[in-house]
Amino acid sequence: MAVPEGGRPVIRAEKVSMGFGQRVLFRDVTFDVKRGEVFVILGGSGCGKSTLLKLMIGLYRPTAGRVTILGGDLAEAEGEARRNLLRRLGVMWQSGALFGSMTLLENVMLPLEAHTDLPREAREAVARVKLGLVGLSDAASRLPAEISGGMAKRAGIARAMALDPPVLFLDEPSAGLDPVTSAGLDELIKDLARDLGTTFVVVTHELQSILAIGDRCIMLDKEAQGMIAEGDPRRLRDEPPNDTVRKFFRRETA
Ligand SMILES: Nc1ncnc2c1ncn2[C@@H]1O[C@H](COP(=O)(O)OP(=O)(O)OP(=O)(O)O)[C@@H](O)[C@H]1O
Repeated sequence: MAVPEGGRPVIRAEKVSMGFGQRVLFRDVTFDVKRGEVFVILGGSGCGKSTLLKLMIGLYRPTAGRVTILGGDLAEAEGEARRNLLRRLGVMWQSGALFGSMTLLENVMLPLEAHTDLPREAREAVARVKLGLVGLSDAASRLPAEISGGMAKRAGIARAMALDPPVLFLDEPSAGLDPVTSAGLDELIKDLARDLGTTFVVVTHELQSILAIGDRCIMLDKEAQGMIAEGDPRRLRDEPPNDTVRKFFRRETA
């Protein structure tokens, strides 16, 4: 997938701070997401992982600092420039957020209807390719109520990929899945990252997933109100830089 920004990071967060009202969630968070990697945001409940994701896709503005994504700044971009940037970001929310009255195929066709002028047959063909990529070719005509939780996540990923975004954000992809289904989803994410060159930003606190898919991660911490670790998750597990990181990895593996 061609990303015109060349060797520049896909996402750059520079001294980003965020809070709501008087409450500070995190301060001075700085990191780069490189092209083609699976980047994981981890940390305990309420530390601000989802908020950081929302900052990256322009749903919130940071209280200080700056986030650039694909060379643009969503806190400043307006009109057509903002729309063009948003079009290049795929997001799968925790719930999967499929429309219950539509088949999986129709769900995946939705972004193509909203953002392209492709005729119906072409939209359908593209949507079928996306469903094929996530292993759901045989389920195209099913309704969300007729499929398992793991299939719903896959369909959510297919829909998020409809417009071939160079960056895909996944919010807690393993939430609500049994370990076997979750491991299957991890495999899919790794395959897509490798085969399509898509950059993934994944919010999760599932240790097995973090270790299975993460090329690099950052860890946020509620008490520290900021980022307390960055790097290869296997390295952080084996050589934790502080007690909080050690406890996070031990607690979950025990
Ligand atoms: N729009 C908002 N207005 C006010 N407070 C908010 C808003 N969004 C999130 N918060 C608060 O900020 C804190 C961090 O929320 P966030 O969802 O980012 O955490 P998280 O690390 O993703 O947590 P979890 O793992 O439990 O989903 C929470 O206490 C939440 O209640």
